[in-house]
Amino acid sequence: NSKRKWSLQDFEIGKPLGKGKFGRVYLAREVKSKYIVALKIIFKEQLEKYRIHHQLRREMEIQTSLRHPNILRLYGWFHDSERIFLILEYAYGGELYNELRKHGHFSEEQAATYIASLTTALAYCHEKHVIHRDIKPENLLLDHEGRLKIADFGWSVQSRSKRHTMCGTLDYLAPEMVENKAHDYAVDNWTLGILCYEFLYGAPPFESESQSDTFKRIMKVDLSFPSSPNVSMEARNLISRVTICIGYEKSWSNSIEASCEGLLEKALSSEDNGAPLDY
Ligand SMILES: Cc1cc(Nc2nc(/C=C/c3ccccc3)nc3cc(N4CCN(C)CC4)ccc23)n[nH]1
Repeated sequence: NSKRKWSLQDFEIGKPLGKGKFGRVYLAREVKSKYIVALKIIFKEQLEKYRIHHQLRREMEIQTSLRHPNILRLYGWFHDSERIFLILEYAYGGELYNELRKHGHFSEEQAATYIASLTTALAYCHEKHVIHRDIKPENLLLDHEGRLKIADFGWSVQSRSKRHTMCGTLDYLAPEMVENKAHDYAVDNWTLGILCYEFLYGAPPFESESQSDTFKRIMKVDLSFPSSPNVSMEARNLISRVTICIGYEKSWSNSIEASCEGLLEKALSSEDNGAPLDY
């Protein structure tokens, strides 16, 4: 039950699962129930140093209140003199990011399954007025059935990717985020398009040598589709509709919107010929 007072004595700590920016995540077992969890250990002096205890508290309150099959549970937390311990659901399948690197890219069916899970999880978050803002492959885990779990608290673990921008890659930020504008739910929807692209092609659409090039490509919504791997027209339409429309809608003139409508007309008409969108 999430109301009881936990302490370190309640857990046997296992192997480290990963190292975050503010602490480590360990496999752990609750002694009485033998229930397997992941224990995220954060050092209080790190909180002071980076001045993020308010962010941590907000994220923990949000995470505790969320109950969704595709969002990793935060069962509770406790602290001692120098550390804060988060008792998290253990996802047995590991990081989705490693799956993507292992296979290069996902099949359309696999990508569609993951995007559908992300979509219902984000819709659930938006109903609860939670905007996630930080969805990226590094923050996605898989359970024992391969089901996707959003694992981040908006609480950045040191991004383990080889990507040039080690701390918080720009790749997934929508134009308004990149321009540091106030953003709303559309930011998460934009990210869905970016992830859909990355699941199908193996890399995000605006990845560039330098951060400034990524920035420029995001602002231009400079989206292009390589000829291989061969991705269906419906999938490319979906990505275009989700990114180009949101990208331009927020920060460009209505002339762009008109062409976006044209794109939408075309994409919707392609649906009319009975080619069902598989997402
Ligand atoms: C919070 C949490 C993690 C978690 N499960 C796992 N986390 C991480 C890596 C975690 C991590 C943490 C901080 C920074 C970077 C990575 N790696 C994992 C690797 C796993 N395996 C088992 C499956 N193998 C195919 C690959 C290695 C299983 C679960 C993992 N459940 N709940």
